[in-house]
Amino acid sequence: QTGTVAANPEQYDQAYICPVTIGSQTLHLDFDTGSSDLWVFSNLMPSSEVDGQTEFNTNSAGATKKDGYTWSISYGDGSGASGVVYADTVNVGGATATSQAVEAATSVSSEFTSDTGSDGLLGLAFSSINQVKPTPQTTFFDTVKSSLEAELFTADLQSNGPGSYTFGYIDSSKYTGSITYTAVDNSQGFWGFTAGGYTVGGGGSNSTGTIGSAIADTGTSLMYLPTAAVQSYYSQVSGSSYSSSQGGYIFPCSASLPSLTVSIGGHGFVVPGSNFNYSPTGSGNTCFGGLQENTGIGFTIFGDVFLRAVYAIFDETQGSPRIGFAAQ
Ligand SMILES: N#Cc1c(N)n[nH]c1N1CCCC1
Repeated sequence: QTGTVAANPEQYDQAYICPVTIGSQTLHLDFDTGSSDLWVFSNLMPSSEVDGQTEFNTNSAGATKKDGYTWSISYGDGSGASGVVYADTVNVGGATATSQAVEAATSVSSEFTSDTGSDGLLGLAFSSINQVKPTPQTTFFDTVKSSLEAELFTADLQSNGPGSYTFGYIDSSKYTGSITYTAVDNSQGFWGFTAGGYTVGGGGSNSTGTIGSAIADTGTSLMYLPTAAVQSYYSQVSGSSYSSSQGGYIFPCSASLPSLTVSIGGHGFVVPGSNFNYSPTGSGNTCFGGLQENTGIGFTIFGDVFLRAVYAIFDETQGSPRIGFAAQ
């Protein structure tokens, strides 16, 4: 089988939300290659924590409670959720898991309550970091992958308009040139890979170092690189500065932003300058940068700012996982 689903950006491309059918309900979930739990708003939650989101009905005929199973997850941004576990049919654009662990929230943090466009998350990292106790559950991809035409999924994220995820096949209309594959280190449960040198702007190679280990994370809005690369980038953005009050680099919204070329698997991938204007700060006609330092996170994250510039293939067809990137 295969699946194809639209990936709809929230405001400022903050996250990408996809329709998922669970039993007879359709919920809109944040597809996240940086985490491994499929969790949903549910009828078990206090109404004070729900602001218009669709609630998974745990009393529906097709939902089977997994007695004694619970989950609790917290994300790097301080948000979190917890609850109990059901099994139900989950259909993503035609790819169907007949018995998928659906983690029904009994409580969510305020960040999720106020994210009115999202009814929950669909994790696409590795099942080794699923947070269900006493037994971790498989991700949707792990549940269905043996039934897919090919054991892979792809992400085509767009700015300000629908992109798509596919399951089981590569859509050759989504990219130009060839796909460059590189090995994945999933020892931390993420789609980890090694990135090489970088060049700021179209000029000569002013890559002053290599980026090193990184993860591909659709659930992170921005791109977080080592300090040296970030300082090198903003040294070429006139009027830019680090704002402790905003918590990152900002610049005049009128600034001209250079591109950033990153070498992966020996191929240079160009992120256009426009990708690095994330959002207005709300003060002084300054804008918040889509590229920020990875200090404090502990690893380098190629989030949506980077992923919008490529077609990404999350591939387990070779036995060992690999990730592919192509220009789009
Ligand atoms: N922080 C964080 C984070 C991440 N690195 N990947 N996905 C994340 N979230 C998904 C929903 C909230 C945060």
